[in-house]
Amino acid sequence: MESLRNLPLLDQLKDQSISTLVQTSLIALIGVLLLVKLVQRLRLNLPPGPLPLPIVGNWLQFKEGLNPRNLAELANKYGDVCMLQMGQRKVLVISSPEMAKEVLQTQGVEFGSRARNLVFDMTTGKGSDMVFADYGEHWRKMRRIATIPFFTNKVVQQSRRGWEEEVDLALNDIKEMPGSTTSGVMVNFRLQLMMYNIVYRMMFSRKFSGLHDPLYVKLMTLNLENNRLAQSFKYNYGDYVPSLKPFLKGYLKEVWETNQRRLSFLRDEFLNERKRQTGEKIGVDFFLEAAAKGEISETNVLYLIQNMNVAAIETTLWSSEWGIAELINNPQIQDKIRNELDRVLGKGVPVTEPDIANLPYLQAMVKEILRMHMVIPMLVPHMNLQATKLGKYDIPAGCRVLVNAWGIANNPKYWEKPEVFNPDRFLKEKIEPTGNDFRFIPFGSGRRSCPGSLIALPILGIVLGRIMQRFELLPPPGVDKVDLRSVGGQLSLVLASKPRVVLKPRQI
Ligand code: HEM
Repeated sequence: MESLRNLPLLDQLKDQSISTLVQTSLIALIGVLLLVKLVQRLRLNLPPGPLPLPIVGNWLQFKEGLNPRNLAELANKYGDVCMLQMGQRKVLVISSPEMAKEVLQTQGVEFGSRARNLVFDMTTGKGSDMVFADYGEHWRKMRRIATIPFFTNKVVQQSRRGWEEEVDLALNDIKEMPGSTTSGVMVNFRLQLMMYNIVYRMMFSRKFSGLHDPLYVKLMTLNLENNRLAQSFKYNYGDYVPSLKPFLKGYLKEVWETNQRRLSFLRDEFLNERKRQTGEKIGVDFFLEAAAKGEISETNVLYLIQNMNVAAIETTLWSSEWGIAELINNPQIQDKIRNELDRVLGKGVPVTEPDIANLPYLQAMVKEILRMHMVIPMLVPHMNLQATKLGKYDIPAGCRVLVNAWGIANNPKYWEKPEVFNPDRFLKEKIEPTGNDFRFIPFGSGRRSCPGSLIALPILGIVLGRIMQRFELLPPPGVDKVDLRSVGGQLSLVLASKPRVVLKPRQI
């Protein structure tokens, strides 16, 4: 101020006019840029969708979050390819088999990246893992490294006796639970332990001694906490409107700290412990070998472990829970499964993994569960890094792409009476869930499809098959049918209230 006052008047005027000129030019430049953007936008042929409001876009119309049902309604109104504007994020919604094929297969590279949100950015080190990595060299490497110890037929054959053993142990325990034959019991906790033991045996050659094993309790607590924070819709506002992100400071701090606690726990209690062991090479040894060669870092190893911990266990568990609930409500289907098992294997001969190929009705029942109750109903969000075309539409770069796999698999346009639980439909027509028929893609399809279907499908067959062989499932006394309502998260669709189950042992 002092120096300005000392300047001669002419110099002051000159300075002011220069600064006005700079300001005017800047405003003009911004104006031109905005205009260019507007013209570009108007020239784009974007997919149809509800009219977005300024700043919030369509967010207020979907306050409760995007879910497969409201997206199916959206498709009824606007078509199989539509666009939502959630705050500043563009969401592309795909709702037909043809368009799903285009996105997941034909243009699988273009749409092969992942759309993370604020929280998934934090819990995956901005895609340093496999599930949320952008399409490219890092993802390819992670997928290749995870394939040898987890996603081959050889691994299935090496591991399946362990799966069968864990299923039997769980069913023995459930049978002994007080009230299992009378008032009914909650089976989900014991089945959860079973899934953890199946996966942790494959990863670390270790298992938990029981529901009260302190290590198990700690792991469950950490997973539960991470899940609650990641699946909640509460943080969406900071994701849709980045200027609101500062209001999420407390939430994001909690996410960060919980995730760090889980990573340290997995590193200290499992990874470092495994390094001290010798013997046959399994699971994480292959990850560590890749890290020792410098292909990936040890942080990447931890993220891979975290991916398995989440992607493998919960999905398969939730599908089993849906299966049990549907079977309780459909005793005639229980009879059909038991008849097939008794006829093909003989009474009292427990179903094993290789038997499943000879049990078409059991397979059909598992498929029907996956069709009606897809636990990842809109797949894991895809993303296009570059602007591209989809049919006649222009798709701007960076869209969050939701393929409504549940919507397609439950649409009367493609399925007869889709609301009826009817495994027979899969006997009439041979449709596999592994991504070749885009009416039925519970595991996605193409490059980013679920590599774990190779494991999940036989495990579901063994779990539900052995339950049917050993028990008759009934609802708890006074209840006709168990409640099949679902509850959704950012990515998931699960049975809202886990039922009590009465298990009447079969006379063999
Ligand atoms: C019933 C059980 C399961 C279901 C329904 C399921 C479903 C899915 C779906 C829908 C995707 C996303 C596909 C896409 O975005 O296009 C996915 C990805 C994935 N799943 Fe599964 N999954 C199951 C079990 C498993 C198991 C047992 C494992 C591991 C052992 C696993 C590991 C993965 C991984 C690593 C990915 C990410 C793949 C990538 O991004 O390249 N899943 N799963």
